[in-house]
Amino acid sequence: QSDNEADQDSPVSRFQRYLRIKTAHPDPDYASAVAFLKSQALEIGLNARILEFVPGKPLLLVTWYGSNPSSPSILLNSHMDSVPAESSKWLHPPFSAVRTSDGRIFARGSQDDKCIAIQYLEAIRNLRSQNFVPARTIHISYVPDEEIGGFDGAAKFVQSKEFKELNVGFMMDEGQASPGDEFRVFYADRSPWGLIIKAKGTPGHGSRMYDNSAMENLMKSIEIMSRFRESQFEIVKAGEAANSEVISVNPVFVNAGIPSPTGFVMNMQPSEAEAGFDIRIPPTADPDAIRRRIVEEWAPARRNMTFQIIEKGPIRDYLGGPLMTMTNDSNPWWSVFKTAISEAGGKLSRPEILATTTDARFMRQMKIPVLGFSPMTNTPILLHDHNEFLRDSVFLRGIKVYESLISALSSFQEDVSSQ
Ligand SMILES: CSCC[C@H](NC=O)C(=O)O
Ligand SMILES: [Zn+2]
Ligand SMILES: [Zn+2]
Repeated sequence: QSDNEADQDSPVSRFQRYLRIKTAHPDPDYASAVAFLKSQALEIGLNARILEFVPGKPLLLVTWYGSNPSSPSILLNSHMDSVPAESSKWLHPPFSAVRTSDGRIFARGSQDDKCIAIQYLEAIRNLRSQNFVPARTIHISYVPDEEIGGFDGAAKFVQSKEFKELNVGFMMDEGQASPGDEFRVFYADRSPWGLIIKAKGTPGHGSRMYDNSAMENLMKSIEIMSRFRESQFEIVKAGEAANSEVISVNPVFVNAGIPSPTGFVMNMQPSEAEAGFDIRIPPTADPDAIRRRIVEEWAPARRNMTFQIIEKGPIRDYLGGPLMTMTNDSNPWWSVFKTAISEAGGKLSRPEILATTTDARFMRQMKIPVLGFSPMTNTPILLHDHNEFLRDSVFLRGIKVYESLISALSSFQEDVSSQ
């Protein structure tokens, strides 16, 4: 049951092999990841090709052709990259993929999101060995750079002619672990903005009291933004909304002062100061209202402030609608998804907005319905955390869930091309 069978060829050992590839930023080993996944795909009998929109950032596209190749296809997405890990703070080295005697597999990426990468392949391996024949074509995309925004990965992919040719009707992407025994599913992400506010002001001796110093101007903004943050957080604390349903505004850097060889000059008030914020906007919020708030309250010119919004991807679809996938009868894929989960013996909790951001936003921008889903129940949420792990039993059950999903989605006959 434990780790000494690591050399055996099994779904878990293949998962471990993938986990051992060092795909953490800032230097993810995409070449090894692509080589491994491609060899798996070929061994199963699938098609595999490598696309490279940006040199050094390959994307692997795996295809299982359906008997009905003109129907819109199913796309299963997984990013190959991982966030870094502080080795010294882990119980087991983050790229060892050690399996403990209780079945926990420790690795950076075990939840985010190398599990689904292998589960897609293992589910297809099993369906093929049962002689299942899909009607719709199924693609798996293994993309680079999700953790740093996806701009050289999924963003370029959706704009490509290769993507158009896939004729994707429905897509699945990563979700998040569920501590309880219901599976979680996500119909939207929050859209990320980076906001940098800059204050200018009157410089002067550190002992002087006067109005309109750069630090004073910046600190006023920070106070006002903290109050806004508090107001959003109170809604969450009162239980009126989930974390992912409000606008988060979190300070991530401040930069001011006049450097000296020993630190900062202490008796000079600087003429410039700036701060950076991570802002996440749920699809229900109005980005123009936030923009107005920034102009009028957070970085007003009257307080000698300027600002820069770094928009990290789309915030509306190409028709101007919110980036979300319907989870009601208007979306026929939703009922196929729901049924397939229950046929696999799973319970589903109420669809949620994801608090973080994934590549799904680029496909939702093209109006492709996307559900975020990672089949991990009874699992603590450890993405980006120390000691990220997944239980072998949870991993293996996930393969069964994808068998149910892939067979249902690929067999779904209704013509949805007019939707
Ligand atoms: C600028 S998009 C960044 C994407 C990243 N995704 C996962 O953590 C995130 O910060 O949510
Ligand atoms: Zn992820
Ligand atoms: Zn992540």
